[in-house]
Formats: sequence, structure tokens, C-alpha cells
Amino acid sequence: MTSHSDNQWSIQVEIHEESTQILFTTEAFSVICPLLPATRPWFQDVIQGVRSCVSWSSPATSQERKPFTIPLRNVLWAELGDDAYVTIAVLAETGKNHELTHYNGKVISDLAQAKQWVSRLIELAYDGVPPRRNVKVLVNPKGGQGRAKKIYEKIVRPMLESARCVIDTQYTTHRFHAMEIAETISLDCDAIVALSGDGLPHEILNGLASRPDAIKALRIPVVPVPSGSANGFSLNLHGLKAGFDVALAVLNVIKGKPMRLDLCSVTQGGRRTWSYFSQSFGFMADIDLGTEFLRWMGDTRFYLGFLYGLISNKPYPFKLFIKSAISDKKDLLALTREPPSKELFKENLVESLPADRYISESTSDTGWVSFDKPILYVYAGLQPYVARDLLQFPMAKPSDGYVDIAIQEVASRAALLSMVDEAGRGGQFYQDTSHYYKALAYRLEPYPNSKGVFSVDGEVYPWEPIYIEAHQGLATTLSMHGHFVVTFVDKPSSFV
Ligand SMILES: Nc1ncnc2c1ncn2[C@@H]1O[C@H](COP(=O)(O)OP(=O)(O)OP(=O)(O)O)[C@@H](O)[C@H]1O
Repeated sequence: MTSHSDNQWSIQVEIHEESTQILFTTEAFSVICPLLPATRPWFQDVIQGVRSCVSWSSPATSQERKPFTIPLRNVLWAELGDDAYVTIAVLAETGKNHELTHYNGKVISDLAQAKQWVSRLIELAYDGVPPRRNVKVLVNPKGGQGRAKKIYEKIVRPMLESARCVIDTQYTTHRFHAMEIAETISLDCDAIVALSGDGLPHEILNGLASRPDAIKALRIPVVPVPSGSANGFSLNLHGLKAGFDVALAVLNVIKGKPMRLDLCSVTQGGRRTWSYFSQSFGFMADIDLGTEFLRWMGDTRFYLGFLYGLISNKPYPFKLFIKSAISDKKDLLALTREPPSKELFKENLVESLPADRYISESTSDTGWVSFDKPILYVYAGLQPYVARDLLQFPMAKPSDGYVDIAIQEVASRAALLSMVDEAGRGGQFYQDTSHYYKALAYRLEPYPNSKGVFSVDGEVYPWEPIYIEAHQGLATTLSMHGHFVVTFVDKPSSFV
């Protein structure tokens, strides 16, 4: 955290009408107010307010004196204190990541105008999101080799406090503790924050889904702050570049807008649970379960699983039946070009969790396809990145109502190895022997006497028949973008 409070500086104002941006510039910093027409009456007030009543403190060292720009979105709070100092808490860029920084400025004349300026700044900075969120924070002290506690104290708590959030923090003490908490949590909080990897959100969502008021409970956004090893959920919300930036994840907690997420119901032996992230089988399931002998590899283990699946040349011992919606690659590619839906948050009009629509259908009914070729590798999921170096589901959308399934049939070693380089950007999609389905549901039936394991969001499930169905937009998260942030490799010229 940095605080600047020295000499007084004067304000210059630049108006960039052609780019519809307005720059409030001091030598210390600038705040860009995007897309505001200069003619709005309040704007005049703000300019006059700034000109006449606030002077800003300079950063301490001459190196820091260079003017720089802070997007309005990074302004966490502004306050005029009794001592006539305005303090602005911002998230400043520090090379690779972001850092909480406070700027102070003494008001040298009209306090009333300064007050008006400050409240306008907050209004613009929050862009319609109610400030001062009431957040329940769950910290897995064992997550990410024990880093989560430090991350909470050093970055998360100071940011939430600076943004004047109401915080209720709890450390999880055992497996399924997050689920127990979610089962009884009071529904008056604005978000449940998970300082963890991808395991804790699974528990939270299952806890919320097990309540009699599940539909209402699942309306509370579950928001990840990357503190585990793979952090796929964060990668999908913020993209490859920003997915491991804790401060940006906290900014999402403070200011993100509600975005619906699909869930999959998972039925096995009469028991029904929920998956928000991925389902894997065979060796990939071992990888997903973070088995102790692989855990030291961190998120690289997912890439290894992909590689192993490709080169093992060992067909999977199960039958796979898919209730397919889209499987033509041209149609699938067209989905990646569609602009993201503007409607982020739809109210769920149902009162209780929906029943499965296709569970009683026979796999020989219309709409079901069986995948009969020998399968090397299969993975199903609801979010694009599984880990940093594996973009497994480039077509996954937050709430399109489908579960994506990637299948690799047995192929030549050369063809398989050529996929490895582009796995982080989803290049395997373009291979003839790679198949991709957007499915409504699927069923997996292990061969008799075969051995294996299923993983659902990193939880171990027995090697028994399993039925999985996608349910549109049942859960909620927060997003700064309104869609998943994905860098998908361009179509190669060889692809027709
Ligand atoms: N205090 C605790 N002691 C032991 N296990 C815990 C504790 N709190 C939570 N857990 C369990 O830790 C598991 C992993 O959680 P997390 O969300 O951090 O996922 P992860 O991706 O596996 O991260 P990592 O690989 O860094 O452990 C969850 O199954 C959760 O139940």
C-alpha cells in the first residue's frame, strides 16, 4: 500500500472530446472519466469544483512524479475528511499486477464543492453498482500451499476496507466446511468470496443448492480470488493476463456486475450434486484431483494430463452417450464470433431447482449420439480454461445452457504431438480427430471390471455409471466484463 501526502499540486483539466474522454490531470495522477459528454451540467460543476477547491499532494519521489492515468474503474473510494483532506483509494498498476494506493489532497477553498466532486467521483467510479458491498469471505488456509491467509491479510482485506465494504471473514477448518457454511449462510450478503483454488466454490455452490430456498440462495454471487494452484475460475473471469492478479479479482468483488452461470446436475447411484466447472475421467481425473504425487506441479499438472492422455494410446474403458445440441465445427466457430449477450443477469422464475429433463430417456432416443470410436481423452466442462496452459473449452459461455465436451479419438502420435504447442490457446479444436460437442446432457457407463475414477470439480466420484445434465443460469458470480475472457487461436489456413 502506498500513501502520497506531501507538497500541494495544482489541477489541470484536459478535455478530449474527440475520444469522449475527460482527463482530470494533476502532475500526480489523472482520472479518466469515460464516455461522458462535456455538455452535461454536472460536468461543469465538477470542473469548477476541481479547479477551485482541491489541490493534490505530490508523490514522494521525483521518479513517481510522471503523470499517469488511472481508469475510473480502478477508483475504490473517495472521501472528504473533517481535516479538509480528500483521500482517494485507487488500484494503481505496478508493472505486472495492481496495488492499492491512496492519494491525499487538501481542499483549499470551497468545501461544499469538494464534497460534490467526491460524491460524483464515487458515482462514476461505481457505474451503477451499489458501493459498500456486504461480503462473506471464506479463506482456505491450506489453499495454494498455505498462501491464502497471507494474500487475505496483505491484499484482500486492505482493499475491501478501503472500498468501505462490510466484511465477515471465516477461515475454513476442514473439508466440506465451506459447504456447511453455505447451507446456513444468511442471504443478506452481496457476495460470497472464495480465497482458494477451484475446490471451494464447488463446495459453496453445493451448499447453496442443498437448501430449501436454493434458487434464492444461488442468486448470491460466488466470486473467486485466486489463492489455489490452478485458479481456473479466476482465469475465465479475468483472462490469461489478469487471471492471477489478486487485486483485480478483489476489484471484481467490489464492483463486478452479477453474471449468471450454468450448473450441471450430476446423478450417480440416486445421489444428485452440482458441478460448476469440469468433469474428468481416467488419468485426467487423477490430475484434477490434485493427487499428492502430482500436487507439487501446481497448475502444470493439467497440461501434463492432456499430454499423457494424448501419448498414452490407451483407449478409455467406458461408453459415452451424448444428448448433443451442436457438434459441427463451423457452427461452433460461429459461436466464438458472436458478441456476448448484453443480458448478464436473468431472474430465475422457477421456485425450486429444476428436475433433469432427459434422465429417463433411452440413449437410443432421438437426439442422443454414442461415441463409438476408441477414445484417448475426454473432458467435459462449463468454463473455457482448465488451467493457464490448457484452453479446453473455447466455446464455453457463462449461461448458454450447454455443457461442452472435448473428445480425442485415437490418432497418430505425430498428429497428437502437434496439438501440444497450441493447447493454451485451444488449437487442438481444429484437428480432425478432435471432437467437440455442445451438449444438453451426457451419460458415461464404465465397462464391467474396469477401474478408474471420476472427478467432478476436483471431487472424487466412484467409477460407476454417471448422468450429467446442464441447467441454464442457475448460479451467479460477478464479472467486470460480462463474459468469459478467452484468447482462442485463429483458424489455421489448413482448416476448411
Ligand atoms: N482447513 C482445511 N484443511 C484441509 N482441507 C481444507 C481446509 N479448508 C478447505 N479444505 C479443502 O481443500 C480443498 C481444496 O480447496 P481449494 O479450493 O483451495 O482447491 P484447489 O484448487 O485444490 O487448491 P490447491 O491445489 O491450492 O489446494 C477443498 O476440497 C476443501 O474442502
